[in-house]
Amino acid sequence: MAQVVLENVYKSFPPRKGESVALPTQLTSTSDKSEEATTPKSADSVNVLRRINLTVADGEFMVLVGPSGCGKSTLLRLIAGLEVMTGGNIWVGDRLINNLPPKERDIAMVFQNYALYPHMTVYDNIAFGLRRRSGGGGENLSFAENLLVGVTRNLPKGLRYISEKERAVHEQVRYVAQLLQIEALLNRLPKQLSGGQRQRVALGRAIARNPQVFLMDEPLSNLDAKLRAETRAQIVKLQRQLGTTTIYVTHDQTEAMTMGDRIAILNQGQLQQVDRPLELYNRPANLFVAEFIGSPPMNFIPVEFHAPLLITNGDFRFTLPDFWGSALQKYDGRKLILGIRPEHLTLSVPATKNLPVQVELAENLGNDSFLATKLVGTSFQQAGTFKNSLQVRVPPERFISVGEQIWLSFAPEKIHFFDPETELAIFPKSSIPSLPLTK
Ligand SMILES: Nc1ncnc2c1ncn2[C@@H]1O[C@H](COP(=O)(O)OP(=O)(O)OP(=O)(O)O)[C@@H](O)[C@H]1O
Repeated sequence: MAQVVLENVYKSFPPRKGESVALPTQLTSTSDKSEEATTPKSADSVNVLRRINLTVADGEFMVLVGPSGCGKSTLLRLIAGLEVMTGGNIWVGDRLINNLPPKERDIAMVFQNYALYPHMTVYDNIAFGLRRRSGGGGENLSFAENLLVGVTRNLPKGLRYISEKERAVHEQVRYVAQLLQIEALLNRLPKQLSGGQRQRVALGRAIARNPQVFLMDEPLSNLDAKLRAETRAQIVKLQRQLGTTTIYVTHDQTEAMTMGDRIAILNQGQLQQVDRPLELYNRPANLFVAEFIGSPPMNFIPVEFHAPLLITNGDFRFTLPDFWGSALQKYDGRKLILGIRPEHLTLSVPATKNLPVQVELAENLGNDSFLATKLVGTSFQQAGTFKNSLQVRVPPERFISVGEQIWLSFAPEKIHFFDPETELAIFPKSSIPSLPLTK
């Protein structure tokens, strides 16, 4: 167990054949112009990861999340030593591991596709890394010796002869099998297992080695929804039990929100925000994080601020309380992006302080109901990314039909503001008392 420290880690790939070079240009909260200027680039390479600085505490469960292609797997592969860094340092505890080969890093990786040896039983898959580490066993045994170990393992007690090393391996495999409840599967081959069982074996193989760090690359994405939820809970429980520092990659935000002590959000090779799940939800640092965390995503509305009023080019006029007024002082007379989560919009009455919308789609899931609505009386032409629509979560018992016009209200302590140019969040100077406490 150890903390993992990434220091200015970056990675460039030469462009693939026929691929044009598109360097990400967007600046975010965690990068500044001076960093940008010092990020090594070359005209014929693509910077896939840019100046990643991240500390994962000893025993922490860190979830690394971001859209497809943002560099999550590359980052894990750099830590595992499966890919060579272009620059930067990686520390595990007090060891600088930059130049260590993967097997000397004391890191175990679990992959999405399980990566089990198809010709080995579950037992041998789990034992493989242990035998390799204890030296002289596993892959160094001849076929006949391996057969002997296999045969002796199945003999009744008393007739069995196994070496001390093999006995230690055996105990560890049994311990892990018990932990993961796969004892009954030990003699099966991977092809005789379900997806969920295979993933548990893959986890078992990682756990058996008792490494300092687990790296998990979307380990649940091949499982169906129910199994995913079960295995998710199991991984969290195991990680707590073992206390092993873990970096877990996913693009599934339910996994991110429920599994991690903290979440690191990556976009276009840059870290956007690293924080506890509820902190990310309550205080997203920029537009990207605000849209990425939360489902359905946060709604964005271009507005103008004329202290203390928020207005749109419709009739909407909303008086902001003082805690917002002081935070938004420098935006007086300027444009802002207002952010409101679907669950923070409530059905209300016609009034200029409420948003008029027309219902375009109503989805009642029984326990939850969502409306896709279109703003009435406004034509937002401020930026192409705004869809002029609002997603709303409403009580499922309330029947609302498509085409109906309704009014939506919101509480000022539940809204967010973003600078339209930098896309960074603007936070009130004093804390907002009614925000939920973070975990
Ligand atoms: N060997 C390579 N050569 C060139 N480009 C690569 C190579 N490996 C990855 N990339 C590029 O690096 C970027 C990041 O890839 P990576 O697999 O790390 O993303 P990811 O966030 O894990 O995506 P996903 O969620 O889809 O798995 C992608 O644009 C990818 O095309």
